[in-house]
Formats: sequence, structure tokens, C-alpha cells
Amino acid sequence: MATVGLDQTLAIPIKGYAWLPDLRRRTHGQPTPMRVLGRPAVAIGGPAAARFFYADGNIERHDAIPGLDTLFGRGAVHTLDGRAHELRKALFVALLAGDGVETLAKQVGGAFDEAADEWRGGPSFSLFDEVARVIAVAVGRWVGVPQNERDRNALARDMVAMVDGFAAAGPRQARARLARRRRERRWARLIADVRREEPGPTALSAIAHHTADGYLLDARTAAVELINIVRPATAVTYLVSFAAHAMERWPRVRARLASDDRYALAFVHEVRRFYPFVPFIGGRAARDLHFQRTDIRPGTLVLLDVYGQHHDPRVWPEPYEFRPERFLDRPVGEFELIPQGGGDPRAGHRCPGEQITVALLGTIAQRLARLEHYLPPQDLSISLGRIPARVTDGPRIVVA
Ligand code: HEM
Repeated sequence: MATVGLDQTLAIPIKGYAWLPDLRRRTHGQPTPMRVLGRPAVAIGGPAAARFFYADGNIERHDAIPGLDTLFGRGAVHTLDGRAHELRKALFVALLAGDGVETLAKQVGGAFDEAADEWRGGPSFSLFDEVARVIAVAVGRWVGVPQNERDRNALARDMVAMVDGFAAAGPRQARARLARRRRERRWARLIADVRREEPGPTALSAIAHHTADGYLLDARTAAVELINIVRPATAVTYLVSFAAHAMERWPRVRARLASDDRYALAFVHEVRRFYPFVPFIGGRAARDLHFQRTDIRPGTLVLLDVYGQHHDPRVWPEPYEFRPERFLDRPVGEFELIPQGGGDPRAGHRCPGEQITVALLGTIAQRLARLEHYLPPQDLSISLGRIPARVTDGPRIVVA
């Protein structure tokens, strides 16, 4: 297959979210062969591509994308295949689905209300920083991690640092690595302590005592997986700041969001579709594959273009319009809206934290819509060159 242009590695940090959509336009949405890090790669997108990507046995994850250890941690569930993945994933699915989701959403909502009482009548502040603290502290408590006053701010800072810096160079990358080292070390000691106790009802205890084929995880890997709950839950903050951006930019959505639960769910899905967060998902072809008239050799890096798929007019009419209504009259397909992957989360790599994401974003966005607040003049741009994208100034808000 003919590859597109030069090796693409250097284009990624320059073009950010526009990288794959731009390349895929050159091949009119068909699979786009290229080279990344000197190795063959192919970009695909669209619901059929997502179905292909998540079909059993097509794609492997180990060593697929270098540099993700800073984000996920070494030996994380994200990087496992086959039976090892199946056993580890069952742990996450058991912890993150069911009644626990509602309990966590209530706790986060309550913590947001308490914080809002403090914000009232005060000066402007970074909604991003405050929401990160609210979520990190509530989720930390929910998983059973002991926290003292000083650790509360540090917890949010560490979780955000790992997300914010994994794909960056320079100081952001350094902060991400430092945060990861610090948390893994601290939580590995915590895991060792918890193992001396009887199993309890918390996620911390479940991870500490989890066995796969009769073996406990080593303490460091257990810490990695504990972080793999608290970090992405804290990352819902990015989506909350986009929700605040949407309310400011399209004020008509705010009143309906505040009062209508069905609309609130549609709003949450539209935020997850419209705004840039996960740019693409990658893996390696596990065997000889064929997709849309393209042969894909074993070992080829396969990149599923999430951002491009969410802005493809064939899937989402007028994709650059922010319109929650589009989710009121259509069911969410398993392979169309894929901000957290596609398919069945129990079987494949789809995010097991999607219910938590939707619940936390919904509860906070609705509270924010009801809260008397305004955004003072500031830079509300969102650069597509920055991964992960953020509202430049936070946003900062004032609560009346
Ligand atoms: C901010 C919202 C979130 C986004 C955008 C997000 C996105 C993703 C994506 C794209 C994947 C990879 C899918 C794949 O490789 O096929 C993933 C996997 C994962 N996510 Fe999330 N996620 C979010 C929130 C959460 C939450 C709240 C949790 C836990 C509380 C969580 C835990 C995980 C885990 C453990 C995996 C690995 C699953 C596996 O490899 O089988 N995520 N997420």
C-alpha cells in the first residue's frame, strides 16, 4: 500500500488533534497508510472502522504506543492482551459499574455544593483547579485512600499532572513523570499495608487483594491500577471546563440543562463528542488484516481517529455545531460516539469508567448551570495543537 508523505512522527506535536483528520482527508476517509517512528502505520476512522478495531483478535495493545507509561503506568490494564487483560479487566468492571457509580456521583455532587458555598461572593478563580480538587478528593475517599489536609491539593495536582504532561515535552512532561513516580511509590506502600488487613469493601482493598491465576499483583502494579481509577476520574475536570465553555458560548443550552435531566444527558454526550480530548486510540495489527480494500500486515500500528470520527459530517450532520438535541432523538451507537472507545467494555479495551464519566460530568454540569456565575473577560480559546486540549484561561469564573 502507498504511504502518505514522510514519517509522521514530528507532525503529531505540531498538528495535535488535526493531525489524523487532515491526513485522512487526503485519502478521502479510506484507510491512510503512513509511517510513524519509522514503522508502518495506518489511520482509520468511522463507525465501521471502530467496529473493525474492536473486533475480537484484530488488535493487540502491548508495546503499541511508546510513551504511554507516563499516562497509564507500566503494566497497566491498557497494555495487556488476551487472558491477562480479561482477568485484570474483570476487576475494573466489578469496581466501576453498578451501585457504586451513583454513590460516587452523589458524593462528588455534595462536595461540589460545599465548595460552591465557599466560592459565593468571592473573587474569580480557576474552575479547572477547583473542580479537579473536588473530584480528586471525593474519588480518593470513594476508593478508600487515606488523605490529610495537605495531601488533598497535592492529590489533584498529581492526577492532573499525569494527564496534562504525558504527551508534552519539557516541564509538563517532567511534572507528569514526577507525579507518577511519587504516587506509585506512595500508593505501593499503602497497598502493602492494606494487604496486612482483612479484605474490605473499598476499591483500594479489592485491588490490593486481587489475584490473577492465584497470584497477587506486585505492589507497584497494584498502585498503577489504583491510579488508573483516581487519575481518569479527576480528568473529568477537562470535560467540566468544556461544559462551562459551552454554556458561555451557547447560553441557550444553560437554562434547559439546569432543569431537564434528559437534556442534561444529551448535553454530556455532545460535550464528549464536540470537544477535543482523546485524539486517537492505537494498537498493533495482531495478524494479517484486511479493511476497506487495504491489507494491514501484522505489527502495523493501527490508529483509530477519534477526533476525526466525532467531526465527520457523514456520521454527525453539521459536526461543528454544538447541538445537544442531536442526542435526544437518536440512540448512542456502540461504535459512533467513541470518546472512551467502542464495543463492549467487558470484552475489549473500551473504558470501564464511562458510566462514572457521564454521571460526574452530568452532576457537575447541571450544578454549574444552576449556580449563579459568570465568566469575566479572559482567553476562552482552545488550541487544537495542545494535547490534551484545555480552555486557555481555565476558565476563570465568578460565583455571585
Ligand atoms: C475523562 C473521561 C475519560 C475518558 C475520555 C476516557 C477515555 C478512555 C479511553 C479512550 C480508553 C482506551 C480505550 C481503548 O484503548 O480501546 C480508556 C480506557 C480506560 N479507562 Fe477511561 N476515560 C475516562 C474516564 C475514566 C474513568 C472515570 C475511569 C475510572 C474510574 C477510567 C478508567 C479506564 C481504564 C481502567 C481503562 C483501561 C481499559 C482497558 O484497557 O481495558 N476512565 N479510557
